Amino acid sequence: MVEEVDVVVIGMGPGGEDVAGRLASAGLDVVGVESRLVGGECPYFACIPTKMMVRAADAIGEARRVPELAGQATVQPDWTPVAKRIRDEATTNWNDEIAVQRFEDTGGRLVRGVGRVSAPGEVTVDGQVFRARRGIVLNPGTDPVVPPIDGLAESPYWTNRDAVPTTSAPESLLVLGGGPVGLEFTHVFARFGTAVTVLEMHPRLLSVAEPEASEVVTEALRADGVQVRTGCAVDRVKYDDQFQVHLDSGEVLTAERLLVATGRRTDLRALGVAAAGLDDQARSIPVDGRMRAADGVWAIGDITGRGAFTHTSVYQSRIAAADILGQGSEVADYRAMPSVIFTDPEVATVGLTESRARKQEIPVRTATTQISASTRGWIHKIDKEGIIKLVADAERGVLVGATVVAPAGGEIIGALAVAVHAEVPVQRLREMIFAYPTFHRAIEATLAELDA
Ligand SMILES: Cc1cc2nc3c(=O)[nH]c(=O)nc-3n(C[C@H](O)[C@H](O)[C@H](O)COP(=O)(O)OP(=O)(O)OC[C@H]3O[C@@H](n4cnc5c(N)ncnc54)[C@H](O)[C@@H]3O)c2cc1C
Ligand SMILES: NC(=O)c1ccc[n+]([C@@H]2O[C@H](COP(=O)([O-])OP(=O)(O)OC[C@H]3O[C@@H](n4cnc5c(N)ncnc54)[C@H](O)[C@@H]3O)[C@@H](O)[C@H]2O)c1
Repeated sequence: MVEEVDVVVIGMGPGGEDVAGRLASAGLDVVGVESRLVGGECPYFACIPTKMMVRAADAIGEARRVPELAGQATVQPDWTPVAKRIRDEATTNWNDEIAVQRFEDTGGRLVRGVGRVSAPGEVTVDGQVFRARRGIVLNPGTDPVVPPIDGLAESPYWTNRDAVPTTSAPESLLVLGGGPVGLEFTHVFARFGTAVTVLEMHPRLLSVAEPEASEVVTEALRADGVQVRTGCAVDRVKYDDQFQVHLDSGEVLTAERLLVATGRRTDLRALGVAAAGLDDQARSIPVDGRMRAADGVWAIGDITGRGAFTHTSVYQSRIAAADILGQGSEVADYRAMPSVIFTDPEVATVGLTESRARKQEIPVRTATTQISASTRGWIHKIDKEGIIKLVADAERGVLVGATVVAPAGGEIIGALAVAVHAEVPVQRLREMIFAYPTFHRAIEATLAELDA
């Protein structure tokens, strides 16, 4: 039995749910296919529950600053309210009924199961075939990568999908991978008393960020008692009541839990993209500025390789929906892509790092200032370390990138995102009035250092 519809969306992550809802609201006959939970990784295993964890960890951090600033405070971390909040408020016990209702209220239809492109313009879900008159939208997201380390696959390792639902903080934790996932969990569990060791194969944590940012975060984690091991390779893993991780140096580390946070992948072969003329061996699906991947196929979200963030997925969804509806004039522009890693301090970035700008042969000028040297940093007194780094195109006299590592760095970056997005001339930025004494006022001092 073949059923004709207007659009089939495979994967109802943040972008898939959004695009399917937009198209159904516009009156199209839309089928959304989801094999797990409508809403995707973000609300159930990623952004939202992990930021609830971070909120709790940050509260512990702030309470521990009281003795130096405001008297006495005794902190006894307890995971119970965190687990309860994640179960009841974030995920409704990992139940997507509310999200399904939200989608169905737009007029869309949800089909549960694994979708596969079976022919051009055709999607099969458990033997049920849909022919899409207007097109197919691919939003399959990603799964955690588990590296081929001897013994790892057979062990009861955690990924983010196990760490989020945990009902207790482990006594000890080895975190494999010092990227955003690894470091956010490290920050959280360390504050709850877990003895955490991060194992990163690169010479530094957050290897894609500015080196100055890696330095501040590494020191902040160490101050929270975290063992940071960079440039290390794991040879094999053994589990026998506890994890034994054998490093290539011969050293053996043990812990109650092992979290694998070594990146993400998508099985494009299983998704059947070759049937739509796409390379199923690739790591991502290349799309044009309107999210078109092939004739009658759009792709959005992590799979496009343009920044694995919820805000990217939803941004792309808006553009794809407009294009499918024939109303699309907006072309995707990633120059001012922001990101925030919720450690303490937060690591916020927009646009290009210095090294990426140099690779693009931009005539680069940079300036970096210390948060601790600002008035607000001095007032803050404790845990005031951080930086603002600006990357400018000297020829055009505009910022092309910025990094803020600071308390509330994710909020401070907003001003710099506007500057990069709107290509505000550096000279014009220097003429701004920055409120005193704020953290964002350190932008003014950094601009003054910039020879552009
Ligand atoms: C621990 C963690 C923390 C994060 N924190 C943040 C954060 O703070 N801020 C931020 O912006 N980003 C964060 N991210 C990234 C963010 O979760 C993703 O970028 C976001 O979920 C967008 O992904 P997506 O739309 O591509 O799809 P996903 O959210 O991955 O959803 C894809 C959906 O498609 C379904 N699916 C896949 N294949 C099929 C198929 N063949 N048939 C049917 N259904 C299918 C999956 O079951 C899934 O539900 C975090 C990620 C992790 C892992
Ligand atoms: N706050 C946020 O916005 C947020 C938070 C978490 C994740 N994310 C998104 O999710 C994506 C995935 O994050 P991630 O941290 O899983 O992946 P990642 O690819 O960003 O980082 C993985 C890290 O693991 C290291 N690694 C890989 N194999 C290793 C091995 N065998 N031993 C030791 N180290 C190894 C890599 O060198 C890298 O530093 C990110 O790109 C990010 O966009 C965003």
